[in-house]
Amino acid sequence: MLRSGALRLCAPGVLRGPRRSAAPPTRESRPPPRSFASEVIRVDLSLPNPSWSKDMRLLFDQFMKKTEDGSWKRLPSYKYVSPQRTEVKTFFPDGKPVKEDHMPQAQLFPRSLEEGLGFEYAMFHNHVENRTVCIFQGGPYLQGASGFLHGGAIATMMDSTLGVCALTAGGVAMTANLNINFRRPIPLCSVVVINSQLDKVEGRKLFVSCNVQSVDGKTLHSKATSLFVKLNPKEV
Ligand SMILES: CCCCCCCC/C=C\CCCCCCCC(=O)SCCNC(=O)CCNC(=O)[C@H](O)C(C)(C)COP(=O)(O)OP(=O)(O)OC[C@H]1O[C@@H](n2cnc3c(N)ncnc32)[C@H](O)[C@@H]1OP(=O)(O)O
Repeated sequence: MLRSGALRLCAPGVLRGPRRSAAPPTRESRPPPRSFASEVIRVDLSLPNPSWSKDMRLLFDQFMKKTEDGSWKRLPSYKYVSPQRTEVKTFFPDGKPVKEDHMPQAQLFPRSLEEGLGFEYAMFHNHVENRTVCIFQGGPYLQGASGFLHGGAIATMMDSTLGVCALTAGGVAMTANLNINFRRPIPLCSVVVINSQLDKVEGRKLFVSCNVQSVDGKTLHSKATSLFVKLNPKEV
C-alpha cells in the first residue's frame, strides 16, 4: 500500500521489488562474485532497467542522441571495482592499497543497493567542454524528510558526478572539499539532472562545480563547488 504521493512517480518495477518485473531485463543479471580474484563482474549498470521512470528513459534517450556525433560519451558504470584494475593501487596516499582478498564484499557505494531502490543513474561526459552530466533517479531507500531524498544521498551523487568530471579531466584525484547549498527538496523517485564542469586547474588542484535541476530545468534543487586533489605518486 502506497502512502507517499512521491512514490507514485516510481516505475512499477520499483514497487514490486528488485528484479521481479515480468518485463525482460535490459541488463545482464548475474550473482555477485565470491572474490575479486576469481572474477570481476563487468555488468554495465548505467543502462535502462525496468525501474526507470518515463522521465529517466526520455532523458537517457536524449543524451544517447548527443553521443551520435562523438561530442558526448556515455560512461559505463560497474558495481565492483577491482583495485587491481584501477590506478588507485599505485596512487593510494598511504602507499598501502587494500588487497583484494581483504575486501571480497566491497562495492561501489552508489551501486550497492538493489535495482530501483537506491541510486539509479547514468553519466555522460563531454571531453571538449570538460562537462559531466548525470541523470539520477533516487529510489525509496534514499528517503530523508518524508517523501524527499536524503541530503547525504544527494551529496553522494553530486560528489560522484564531480568526481567523474575531475577524474576524466585530470586523472586519479580525491575530494578534498565539497560545499553544497540545498535550495529545494527533491521528491523521492523523481528524476533530476546533475550538471558538472571543470572550472579551473592549478597544479594538482581541480576545481569542479555542479548544479542539480529538475527535468524541466525550472527548479534549481542544489548547487555545489568542490576541490579535487590529484594524488601524489611521490608519496607512495
Ligand atoms: C577516489 C579514487 C577514485 C578511483 C576511481 C576508480 C573507479 C572509478 C569509478 C567510479 C568513479 C566515482 C567517482 C567517485 C568520486 C568520489 C570521491 C570521494 O569521495 S574521495 C573520498 C573523500 N575524500 C577523502 O577521503 C580525501 C581525504 N584527503 C586526502 O587524502 C588528502 O587530503 C588529499 C589527497 C585530498 C590531499 O592531500 P595531499 O597530501 O596529496 O596534498 P596537500 O599537500 O594536502 O594539498 C595539495 C593542495 O591542495 C590544497 N588543499 C588540500 N585540501 C584542501 C582543502 N580541503 N581545502 C582547500 N585546499 C586544500 C592544499 O592547500 C595544497 O594546495 P597548494 O598546492 O599548497 O596550493
